[in-house]
Amino acid sequence: MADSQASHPSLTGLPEWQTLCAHAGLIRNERIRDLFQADPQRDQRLSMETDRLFLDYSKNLITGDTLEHLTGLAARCGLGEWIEHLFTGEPVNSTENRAAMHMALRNRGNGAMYVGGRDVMPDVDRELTRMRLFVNRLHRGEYRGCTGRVITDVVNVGVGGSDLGAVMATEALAPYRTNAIRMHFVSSIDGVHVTDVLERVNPKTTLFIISSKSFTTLDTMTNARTARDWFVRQVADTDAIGQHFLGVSSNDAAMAEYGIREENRFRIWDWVGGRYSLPSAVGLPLAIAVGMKNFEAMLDGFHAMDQHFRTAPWRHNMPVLMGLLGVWYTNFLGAPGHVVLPYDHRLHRFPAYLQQLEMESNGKCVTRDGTPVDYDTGAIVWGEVGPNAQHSFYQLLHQGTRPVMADFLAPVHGSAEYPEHHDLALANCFAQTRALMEGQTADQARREMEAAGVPPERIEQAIPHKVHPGNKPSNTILFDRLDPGTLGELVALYEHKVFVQSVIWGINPFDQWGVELGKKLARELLPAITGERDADDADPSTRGLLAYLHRHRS
Ligand SMILES: O=P(O)(O)OC[C@H]1O[C@](O)(CO)[C@@H](O)[C@@H]1O
Repeated sequence: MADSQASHPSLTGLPEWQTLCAHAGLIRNERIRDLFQADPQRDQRLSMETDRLFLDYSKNLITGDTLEHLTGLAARCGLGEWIEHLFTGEPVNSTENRAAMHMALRNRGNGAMYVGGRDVMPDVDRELTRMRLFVNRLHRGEYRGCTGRVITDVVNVGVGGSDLGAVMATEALAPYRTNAIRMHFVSSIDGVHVTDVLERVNPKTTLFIISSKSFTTLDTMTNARTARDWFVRQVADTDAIGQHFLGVSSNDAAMAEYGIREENRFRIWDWVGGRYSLPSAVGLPLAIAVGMKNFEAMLDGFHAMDQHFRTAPWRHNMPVLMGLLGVWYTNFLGAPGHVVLPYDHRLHRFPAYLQQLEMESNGKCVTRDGTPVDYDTGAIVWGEVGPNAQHSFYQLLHQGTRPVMADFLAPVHGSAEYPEHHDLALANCFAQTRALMEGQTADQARREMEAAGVPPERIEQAIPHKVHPGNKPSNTILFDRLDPGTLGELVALYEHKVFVQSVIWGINPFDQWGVELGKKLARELLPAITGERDADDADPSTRGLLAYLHRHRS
């Protein structure tokens, strides 16, 4: 693997890159609408299905040539070899000399998966069995609080990858809840988040899961200490900590030191990246909410997408296609933003989840060997539940000056209670992708206003404001329903899409050094915030902020 690492080509100098630049120059002048007219089969040629997902990517500014050039670039960047490095447990996380073997967590095929020459499946299966035993005992009411009362609430304390996936999936799979245990999540260090949650729970019937791969993250450790102190104050019994606190971490010693007893310590491993850890014991809150059967159904979905990614030809490989489309817009059509728009409120935390997955992975400015890149990398990802976003930022998507790539997601079967609502949501979803692509000409706007009886002088005034340029790209991802297997496939789709892009850009998607500097400066600044020392060495703006703070505190 060292060879292919060293040999990442200088991207912008590659003939494949140059071809794409020239091709982009031509295609910029095309209209997606016209491409449909020229090819009546376009929607069929540019759509595909996996076990549970349907992707329509025909509303992109691409032709068959674009895909050929993009796959040519992927081949030149060694995508095939890198996929094998990933799946065979090579240390693809080069700066930390670690594998990124999240696929082992959902390896439902029962085959061996190796990291550093060692089969990790026995470890994975052991933790899964421990989770199953624990969750089942809890659901049967056999695992109880220190006073013998059944558990009514679970509070997950974690942040980033130890929070976002569990929250997102617990919300997404709400209809699959198998029990009445209430779930709560504390992530933000600010003190108000933990306060708001502790106010809602009874310590004698609450379990706390302290979830942190490192078990050193300041945010999580601060909230965990506060939760433990609050708990001890409330129940007046330090021995009860062992009964009410669970841990998920790769740092066993730190869990023990915190007071978590052996049987309540769930393990992950250094080869599980935080933002790839939902299918591990980090998903314990989800498993408690929906039961192990549903949790494992989600793992099945993950596994199906892993298999698809590893084996499907690239022109029929969903993560490869989506990854390459992202590269096309980022590097050749100058679209820095990528918006994610689910038309199902239960996916409302999915954009936040993807923000970490995509931006913490591919927000990098040097290649694996440390060379500064001379091209753009990770997209700026954001999103919101589609129907709500229509009433906030869609204006910019339709008439803003900068192109944005959009992913629309929707289940065929949404709300069981109010299917007519879901029909409206779907009508909006499909209409938005049409509106983005087709736009509205001055003539169309004029005709519409004439038909509505608008006075001619007002029509002329209004026309420039009513023109929609159109030609805005989108993917639409449909699925039968938002069930556990589908969610697993969806998450794995984006994980592998991110990996594909990292290979093209030649960057390591599995580290996150960019988050460290801010943490270090926060540690250094704390005494200046608390007033224990001045911050004479800080920049003038920071000194000004501190001065304001202290003026208003005194
Ligand atoms: O699980 P941990 O070790 O507490 O880390 C939480 C999160 O913090 C980060 O390291 C970023 O600060 C993420 O990568 C990670 O998911």
